[in-house]
Amino acid sequence: MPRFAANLSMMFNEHPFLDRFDAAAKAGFTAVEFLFPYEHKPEEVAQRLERNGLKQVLFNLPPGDWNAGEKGFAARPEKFDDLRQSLHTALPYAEATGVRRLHMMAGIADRHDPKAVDAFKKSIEWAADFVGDHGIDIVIEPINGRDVPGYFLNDFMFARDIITELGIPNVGLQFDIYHCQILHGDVTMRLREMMPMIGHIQIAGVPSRNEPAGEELNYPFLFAELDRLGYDNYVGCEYRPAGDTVAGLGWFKPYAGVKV
Ligand SMILES: O=C(O)C(=O)[C@@H](O)CO
Ligand SMILES: [Mg+2]
Repeated sequence: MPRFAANLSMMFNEHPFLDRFDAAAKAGFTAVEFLFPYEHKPEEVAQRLERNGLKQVLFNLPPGDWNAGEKGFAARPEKFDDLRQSLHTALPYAEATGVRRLHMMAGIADRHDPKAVDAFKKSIEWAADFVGDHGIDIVIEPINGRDVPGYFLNDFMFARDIITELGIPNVGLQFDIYHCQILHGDVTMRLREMMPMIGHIQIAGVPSRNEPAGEELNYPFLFAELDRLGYDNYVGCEYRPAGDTVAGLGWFKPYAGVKV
């Protein structure tokens, strides 16, 4: 049975960020993920995890000026110093929370520009080497162009090929089923093919990005497929609740309280 991590950037927005940990645990989650913890001290985040018995399964490296449209640096050759700095900023949070996976965003760049491709590979190599001694993996995530126009990594097969080419043990694919369905469809076959390189999975309803229930995708089938494929990490609930977070957790009831 899959284990689910609440995404605290999207869920439990009824509460201030640090109080979302308490709300997630109360609702039956045993793990959390979020985009960015950087407005809070590492020890504050760690304390919320500890007092709720929660596991931190993922967060993102600092992406630059998010509100100005920056979405990471990895494929931007002129931003390599920022990329390195983002790893130095994230590391104390990784150490405090015990997280084992960091999402490195590629940024806004042209996937067909060889300079961007080279920069992306160089960033992956540098980041994986930097966190490798700490037992941490780097994951990269294809994102659909409707949500993030111009995003460099907008193709699952391209991501697969880069991961294969580099062959770095602590680099994996962040397989967000929501993005896969929008970009390509054929989700089950792509999960089957890419499972050996998948480091993290996320879910949301398509097309709404609300609860993973009742729209274009048959999530109960996909959850059973993850079991058949032996996926044994957490599944991140990266969706925007349509209304009150807890009121929308009907889909989660059979899975509440399950730990890895
Ligand atoms: O948008 C997504 O999907 C994510 O997983 C984020 O980490 C990046 O915006
Ligand atoms: Mg995602």
